[in-house]
Amino acid sequence: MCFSICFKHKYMEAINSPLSNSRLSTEPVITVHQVNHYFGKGALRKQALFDINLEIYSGEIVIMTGPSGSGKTTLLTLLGGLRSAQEGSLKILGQEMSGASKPQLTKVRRQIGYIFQAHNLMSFLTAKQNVRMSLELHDEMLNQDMNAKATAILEQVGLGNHTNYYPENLSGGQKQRVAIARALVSHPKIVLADEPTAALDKKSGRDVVEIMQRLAKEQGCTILLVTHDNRILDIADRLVYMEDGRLIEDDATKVLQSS
Ligand SMILES: Nc1ncnc2c1ncn2[C@@H]1O[C@H](COP(=O)(O)OP(=O)(O)OP(=O)(O)O)[C@@H](O)[C@H]1O
Repeated sequence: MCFSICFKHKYMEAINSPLSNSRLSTEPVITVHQVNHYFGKGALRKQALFDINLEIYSGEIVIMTGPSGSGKTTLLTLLGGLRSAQEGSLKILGQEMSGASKPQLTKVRRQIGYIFQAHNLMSFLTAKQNVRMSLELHDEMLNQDMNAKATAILEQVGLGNHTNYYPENLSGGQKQRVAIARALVSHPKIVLADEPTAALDKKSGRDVVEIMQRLAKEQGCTILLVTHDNRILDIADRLVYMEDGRLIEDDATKVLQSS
């Protein structure tokens, strides 16, 4: 009940936000058409996603919300190429993911930044080394000054004085900011974030999503963020809601298109 009321309240804030007018291009960067997904085999086979259709455009910040077990993470991992599509069509940055070869999947994954609830930083690397590691995956970066790039983005997330700190000496919010810097340093076209504020207190959670929002808008990158945290819904350009494996697209799309 509370979830529903709070959601509606935040939803209205989101569609009335000035950010709702942010750039929307006509070409979707993500197109999902009639996607179904199943877990398990034989008698244990269970359908987790039903007839999912979704289009996300360049530069949009889309927040996906919904009850636990509704299929949000399953859909997010499919969109990130972290799971193979079983039924339906899933196009990411023009590449059909269903039936794609390993090199094609790798190419798409390199254009996506991932941020998870657990920051997944390497404990034996400093903040700067963690960020740099993500650049090292990109051949075109190898002849560039990766240390300078890593330092610059850490400054942008407010960690200029912590570049040589190891994760164990950073707070939860600081670690998540390093994870954001790591996800965005290579200027990905898409960032997928799964519960990025779940382990953070109210202020740190807010700081983290505002940093994501600012960097994404500066870089023109698309964000799809899954959350239960209704305190951050107002950063979205559009909200979508999952229930029982089905995606309910809100009318915010129509509001945005007519604005
Ligand atoms: N690896 C798996 N094997 C079997 N069933 C799974 C697996 N992963 C997810 N499921 C099931 O698929 C459904 C959707 O799960 P999913 O994790 O995508 O939901 P969610 O909306 O992200 O939940 P939460 O908000 O709790 O993270 C649930 O019924 C879940 O039990």
